[in-house]
Amino acid sequence: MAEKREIPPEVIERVKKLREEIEYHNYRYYVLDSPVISDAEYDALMRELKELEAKYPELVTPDSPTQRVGYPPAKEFRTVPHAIPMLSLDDAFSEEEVLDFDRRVKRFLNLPEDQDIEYTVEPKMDGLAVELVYEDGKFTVGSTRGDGYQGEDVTNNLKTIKSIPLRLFSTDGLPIPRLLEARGEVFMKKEDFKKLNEERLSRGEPPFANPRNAAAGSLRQLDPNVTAQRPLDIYFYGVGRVEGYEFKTQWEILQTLPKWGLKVNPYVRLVKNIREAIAYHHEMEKIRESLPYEIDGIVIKVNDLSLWEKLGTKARSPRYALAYKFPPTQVTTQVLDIIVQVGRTGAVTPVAILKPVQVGGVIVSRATLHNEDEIRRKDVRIGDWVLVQRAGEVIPEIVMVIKERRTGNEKPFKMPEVCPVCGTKLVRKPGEAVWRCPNRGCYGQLVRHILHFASRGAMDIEGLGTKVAEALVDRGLVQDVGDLYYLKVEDLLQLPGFALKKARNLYEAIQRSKKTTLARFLYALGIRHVGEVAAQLLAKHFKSLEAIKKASMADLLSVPGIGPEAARSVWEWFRNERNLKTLEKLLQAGITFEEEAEEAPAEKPLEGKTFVFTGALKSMTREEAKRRVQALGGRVASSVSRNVDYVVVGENPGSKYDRARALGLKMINEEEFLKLIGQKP
Ligand SMILES: NC(=O)c1ccc[n+]([C@@H]2O[C@H](COP(=O)([O-])OP(=O)(O)OC[C@H]3O[C@@H](n4cnc5c(N)ncnc54)[C@H](O)[C@@H]3O)[C@@H](O)[C@H]2O)c1
Ligand SMILES: [Zn+2]
Repeated sequence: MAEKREIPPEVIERVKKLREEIEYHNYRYYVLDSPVISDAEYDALMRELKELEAKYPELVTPDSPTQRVGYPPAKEFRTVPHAIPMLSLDDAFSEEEVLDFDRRVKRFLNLPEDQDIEYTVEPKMDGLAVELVYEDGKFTVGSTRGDGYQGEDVTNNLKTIKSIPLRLFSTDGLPIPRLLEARGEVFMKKEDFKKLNEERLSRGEPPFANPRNAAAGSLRQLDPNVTAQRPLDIYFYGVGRVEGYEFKTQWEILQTLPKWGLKVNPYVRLVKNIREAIAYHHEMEKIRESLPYEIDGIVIKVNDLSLWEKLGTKARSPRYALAYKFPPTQVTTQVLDIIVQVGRTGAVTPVAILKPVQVGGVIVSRATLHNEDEIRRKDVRIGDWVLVQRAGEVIPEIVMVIKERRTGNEKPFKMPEVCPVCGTKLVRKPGEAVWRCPNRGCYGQLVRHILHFASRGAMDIEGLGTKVAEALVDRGLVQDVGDLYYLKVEDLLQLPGFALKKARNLYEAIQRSKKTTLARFLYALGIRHVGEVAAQLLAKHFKSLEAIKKASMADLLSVPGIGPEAARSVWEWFRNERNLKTLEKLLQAGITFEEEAEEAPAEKPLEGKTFVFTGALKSMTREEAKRRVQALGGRVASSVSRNVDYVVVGENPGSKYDRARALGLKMINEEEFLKLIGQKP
């Protein structure tokens, strides 16, 4: 016999702690219908406990949450025993785990590995399980799952659900069983859930976290009149005891229940093997968003009921079924700040800046708050813990504040008085929920300024076109050009059509642009009457930003080529508080100025020579290379012709390369080019 192993005290302590915590969350979830953590977080606690119990089986006790289902019935309800326990389901999150399940089933049944097993596949409705007893076709008692062995009597509440027949009927001459315990899931449609939460919020009541809690909270009412006002529905998916009728397969159950008037989800299907079950999961995941109700995965069940008996059940779940879940859509996180953003119609909307969290493979770092009233209704404060929902491509939303986690240091949000983009005083029309910036050009001005700032002659940020600029402003990611340098890859990932590669490229292009010249930078600022030429003149004359900033009107007027309009405009620009703030942001981000290459060489060694570039250079941008050539007296052509003297071939050259080859032009690589322009490679 193996020697008795010492269990480390910290493991015992952790297991105890986990059980207490899970118990508390079970109570919040199953009894109060008001969880304070997301399902994903709850599942993580459960997983940790399961792993510890698997490692130290001595620690497993029958009352561990891993061995039990749900929660005992609340005292307020009459209890109803379940002759056949209503269990939970084992869950899987990956294909590998699903294949393991299939292998386990076969091993248990002594079947060869390569034999196919037939399964039913069904949407996993996100609601609460109930059992309805029909005696001689008449609905007599209905109950919740409770702890699996005893549920709560909710007969009268169930009777208020219109799609539940009070009497079974017979289609196709089908006999009515003497006894039928029909099992199904009561649920609330997404739209109805939203509406119900709106109503609750406007009455100052706490909202429900999700349609499942809303359905449970609505059905588990002591007063059936309350339930009657809640839009609930039901899909049946199984049976308990049946007398006077015999089922051989799960598929037969799913086909027969509707004939008695018990609704079954139309998406249920019979598949030949586990691979088809996995394919069904992917299919359902694709249409998940478009369904009017929430599903959190699919349920895979062995079809042959005689195998169910052989496979049997464990303490908490049967061996013949598996829940193959979808990635979670809800997380809890903290509100770090609330900012406001200006949309293209001038509407100013608040946005919550969140502590970044992963939801189903995506990092979420902000959520819309719609308007000031919404913040007040949901009572979202800076520092709050919130439940965040992300559905498909839609911008994440705050479902509710978890007030239980408040410390007292949370700060209420105050709508700013002026537009964060242009500084104009905001207005709100009577009866309207939104504040607006009355400056009609506000949004467009900002987008245009970003485009100008990023343009070739200015900061030369590749990949920052109109669509991107608009998306950056729409999402409140950029409120002045200074914000560009603080964007992280994860921020860019939120833009439409941005995957990792594209986001990284833009991020790097922005970072690269920090190395610039004073003239380009001055031009990029978008000061009125300061075009490329004026910017060069100013840079050449003053040599530093500090000097231009300090320059008096007289100083500015003394610069050759600078007229009175430009001089005034520059002087005013550097005396505007908002501009100085943007400037500070830019300099803080690490913008540096190099000497102007154009000034250095006196002679023009490349005089009369024409260059063409194809492919990317490693040491500089195309635009930089062009300026170097021009500064040395050369010319850069955009297309290949016989007049070209040098074809500079970079990485991944394009069609110009082939054409140059065909014409027999002189080709040089980057190294040779650098030598030509007098720069060591
Ligand atoms: N956030 C929290 O604090 C908290 C607390 C407790 C539990 N939970 C969540 O509740 C879940 C565990 O609850 P559970 O034990 O009810 O397990 P489950 O919901 O994962 O799976 C079992 C249930 O699936 C339902 N179901 C839907 N469609 C079905 C179908 N076609 N066939 C069979 N059953 C179907 C049934 O109601 C069944 O009881 C976990 O996801 C957990 O995250 C969360
Ligand atoms: Zn504005």
